[in-house]
Amino acid sequence: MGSLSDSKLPAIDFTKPDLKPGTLQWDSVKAQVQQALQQFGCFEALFDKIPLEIREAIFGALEELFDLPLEIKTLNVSKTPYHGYIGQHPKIPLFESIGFDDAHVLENVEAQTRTFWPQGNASFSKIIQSYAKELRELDQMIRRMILEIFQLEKYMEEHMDSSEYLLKVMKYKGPRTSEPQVGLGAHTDMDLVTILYQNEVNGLGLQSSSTGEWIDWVPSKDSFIVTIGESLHAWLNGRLKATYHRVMLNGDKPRYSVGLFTVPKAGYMIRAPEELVDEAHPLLYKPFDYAELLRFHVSNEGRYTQSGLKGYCGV
Ligand SMILES: O=C(O)CCC(=O)C(=O)O
Ligand SMILES: [Fe+2]
Repeated sequence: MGSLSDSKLPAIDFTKPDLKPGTLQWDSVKAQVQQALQQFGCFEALFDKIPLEIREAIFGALEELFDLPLEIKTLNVSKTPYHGYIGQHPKIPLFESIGFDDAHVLENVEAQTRTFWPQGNASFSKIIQSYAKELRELDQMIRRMILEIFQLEKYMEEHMDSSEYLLKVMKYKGPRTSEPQVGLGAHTDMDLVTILYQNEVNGLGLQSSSTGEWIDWVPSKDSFIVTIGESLHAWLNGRLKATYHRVMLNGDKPRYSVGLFTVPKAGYMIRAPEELVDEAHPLLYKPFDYAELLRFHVSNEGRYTQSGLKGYCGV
């Protein structure tokens, strides 16, 4: 396989209808995933299974949601830190986010939607649920490939069964400046994998894991960004790095984005498989629970500082 340019993220095509494990097609996409993760630690995924009308409608739905009064938005609370409403933070004044746990299940979204619209909002719930349900398939293909790359097939069922989904929707106010302002500072996510999508306002930057260079994401039609989180980095005993990323914005248009965060279930202990621990690769992290890691994180310097994983459970 040829080498990739260092300054543009590879776009990997997941749109083939017959992309099934065990096919040549699958192996070819998997090889591209492996190369992209080695070189960049993240990649662009082309995926067309979410109906266009849902993808077009989602940003209108987000506008409607974020236009609600603050006292309504703050009703979005969660027992897990960072899964509920975030906003009005002095360090990231442009940013707001709202979380939907297990958004691929319609009843869950409907219940959470009633927090914002007590009489319900059927079209909003349907858009959020369809989006999450279709994108889950992309996440599962990617994680299946990653486990195959590291020959961890025997953990497939446990890995899939021990994860769940948070759909986080985000708004960044336009800063009304020509110089880019920080929307969200450089950070890694604490989850397993994140898949990001945005409206027409660019601003997401990703740091290449091999060169350290920051690359601006300029999406094309059907494109999503896939990043690796600290929990997957830890479970793979460091074989993949968590992706540093940030959002910088200028102008006056708001940026809306949607993140599908694949998270380990609360209470599940993340423990690197013995196959990935040897003399050349000593164990990096003691077993930990993702929800407890987040609690540690909020109790200390906060999420948008450098990784709290080493401090929490580094060996
Ligand atoms: O808005 C984006 O594209 C990125 C959001 C993000 O990095 C996060 O919420 O962790
Ligand atoms: Fe992030």
